[in-house]
Amino acid sequence: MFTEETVIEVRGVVQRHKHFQLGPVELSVPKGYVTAIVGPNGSGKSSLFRLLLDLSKPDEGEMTVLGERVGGDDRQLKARIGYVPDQAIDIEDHLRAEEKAAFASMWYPGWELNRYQELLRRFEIDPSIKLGKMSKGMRRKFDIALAMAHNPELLLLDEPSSGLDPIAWKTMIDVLHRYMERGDRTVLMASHIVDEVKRLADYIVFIVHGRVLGMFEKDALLESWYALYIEAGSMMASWKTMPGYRKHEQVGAQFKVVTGDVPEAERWCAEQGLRITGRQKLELDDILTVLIEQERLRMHS
Ligand SMILES: Nc1ncnc2c1ncn2[C@@H]1O[C@H](COP(=O)(O)OP(=O)(O)OP(=O)(O)O)[C@@H](O)[C@H]1O
Repeated sequence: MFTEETVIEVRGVVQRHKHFQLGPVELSVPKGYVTAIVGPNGSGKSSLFRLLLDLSKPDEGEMTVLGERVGGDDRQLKARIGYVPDQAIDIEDHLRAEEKAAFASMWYPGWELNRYQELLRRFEIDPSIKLGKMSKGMRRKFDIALAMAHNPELLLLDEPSSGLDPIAWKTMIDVLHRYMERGDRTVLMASHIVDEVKRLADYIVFIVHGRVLGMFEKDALLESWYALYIEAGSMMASWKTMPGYRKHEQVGAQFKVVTGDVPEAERWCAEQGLRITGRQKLELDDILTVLIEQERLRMHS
């Protein structure tokens, strides 16, 4: 799909749990862009992050991150990555933020004190507070600041805005936009927030029930998914042959047909002599809902 350089390659990765299987996952994350992983609760987003960081092992498959194979000696690799996990690490609760930062500054060769202090200031974090005494949002802000202070080549953010108030959220968006300005930095993030994905992401990966349903260029995706309202008339069209067909239902005297390829679908309607009475653009969460429905049908068929 991409001609660009990639920073993450996932090939045939499977991880099996008792009640859940992730994969087989195929994924290429392009360098210099923000890629958002979007999927419902329990779809495998955090599991994928943990695999990429070698915090858990796959049962099958191979992964490379920043050109290095995941699973080898990865000390140097981890120094090039910033990671915000889905949940803060409890065993660090007794540390003051400044103690944790001092530890990180020794560990990361790229640590920049000025950058760290600027992030603390922007996120209004008091570093003298113990991590366990921070509110959820404060802790999240600190984790983001810490993940970015060594100017990593790759940021892995697992629902970074979870717990952030609207002001902190805007700061995070701005901080991430600035981080991307250099052009050679890459973000892979999981998010449930439509507005966040719309503002930050260049590419969107949908994951449902452990299956990656494809990677889409955000603008193209949001331009091409529509619900078309079509006069039922006397003829019954074979909706499934409509380009980009996803689902249809009868709504009064009309059919509502969802397509992921609106220009071709409209051409098809004209050829079939079908009259379109209305068109409605689908939002990201509507698209995800349709994909989840389809995945459920596929699993039960
Ligand atoms: N160590 C484990 N043992 C057993 N099951 C696990 C383990 N880790 C994850 N799972 C299961 O894998 C599935 C995916 O979980 P995961 O945390 O990756 O989802 P998620 O997409 O990040 O969800 P959310 O949006 O709720 O954060 C869940 O059903 C979870 O119970």
